[in-house]
Amino acid sequence: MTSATFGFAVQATCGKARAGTITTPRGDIRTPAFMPVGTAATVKAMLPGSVRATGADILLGNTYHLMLRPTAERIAALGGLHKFMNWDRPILTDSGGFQVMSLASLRKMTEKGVTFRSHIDGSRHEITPERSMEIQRLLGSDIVMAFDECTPYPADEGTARASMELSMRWAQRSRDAFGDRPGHALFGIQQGSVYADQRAESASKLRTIGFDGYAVGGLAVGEGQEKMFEVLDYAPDMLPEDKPRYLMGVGKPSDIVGAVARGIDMMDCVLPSRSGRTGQGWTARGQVNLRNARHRDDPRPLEEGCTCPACTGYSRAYLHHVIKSDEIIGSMLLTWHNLHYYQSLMQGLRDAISAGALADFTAAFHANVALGDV
Ligand SMILES: CNc1nc2c(CC[C@H]3O[C@@H](OC)[C@H](O)[C@@H]3OC)c3nc(N)[nH]c(=O)c3cc2[nH]1
Ligand SMILES: [Zn+2]
Repeated sequence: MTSATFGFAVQATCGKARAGTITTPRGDIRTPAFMPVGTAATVKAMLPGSVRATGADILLGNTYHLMLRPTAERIAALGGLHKFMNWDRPILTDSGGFQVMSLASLRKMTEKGVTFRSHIDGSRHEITPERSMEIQRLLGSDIVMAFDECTPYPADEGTARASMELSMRWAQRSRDAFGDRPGHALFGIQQGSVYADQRAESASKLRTIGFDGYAVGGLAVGEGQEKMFEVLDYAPDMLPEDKPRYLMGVGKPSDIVGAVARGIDMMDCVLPSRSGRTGQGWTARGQVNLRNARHRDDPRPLEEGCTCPACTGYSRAYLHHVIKSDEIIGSMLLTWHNLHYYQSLMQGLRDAISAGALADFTAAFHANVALGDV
């Protein structure tokens, strides 16, 4: 199904959790949604068709990486990011601020934006709200993130406030520079660290500016799950109920279950793909380290009942062997399984919300993890 415009409709709720659909000209996104990370125009070790086969409706790209290499102008000249990476469904791109602060060197931040040196070749670059909007337009992404500063954690109240207020001024400039692009969405990003009053001020400012969706930023930055849930107990409620709520950078399976229960509709995380490349399998019974010698004679699949290629075609013994041998197929199979597991978890959450049974689903989720892998 496609729609000429960008829209969001909630079909069911269970407590604060919502099951819905985001409609875009490039296809629908079932929510709650997990969005695989495709930073440099690829979900590492996966073909786009494989990413779709795991159940993903949307994937992510990054302004910072793509502006440095191969550049947004080159991707635009080649027909845009969808054509370039052979993915014709929705793409969300981050605005660059987070990666600049975590990857670039010699950064200088002013009211205008951030100048920095590329972590690839040391060349000098600048990102401003206006330049970030231009890059994301050149890429052709369907959901554009406002240019913000992800406030580091921990931050005292004064530091957090200054950072949040800068991000809100940049949010206005992002909105002004984005212009009117039917079928494309601009999401604002709430900041305010772990301070409820600042989170409320940020949400109020974003509402006044007006966005197609709202992200909870500034979390999954080292605060830990307990503190993150403490903020999620109130922060999503401050954002407009009729728009998608996106929690950036989250997370491990138990983070996702808890965030959905607190009203989050969209999440992204490198964990399933990155950890797959290091031999970590994620299953309903918790994490399995395929590098561990206990698997070397085990003929069983990684996860009984899983229908992914890794579990239907191979034994744990084989996965252990190819991971230990650093064979490329090890990354392929573990990434595929992990993304398949994450999408199965999302489908389970969507079904549970629709059935009004999220509490039971959550209890069963934790009980299975507690059983542990055998
Ligand atoms: C991990 N924790 C975390 N990530 C975060 C990201 C990057 C997600 C982006 O990072 C890429 O993965 C490396 C993903 O592609 C995603 O792109 C949307 C954030 N981005 C912005 N603009 N503002 C935030 O407050 C923010 C907070 C985060 N917390
Ligand atoms: Zn599997």
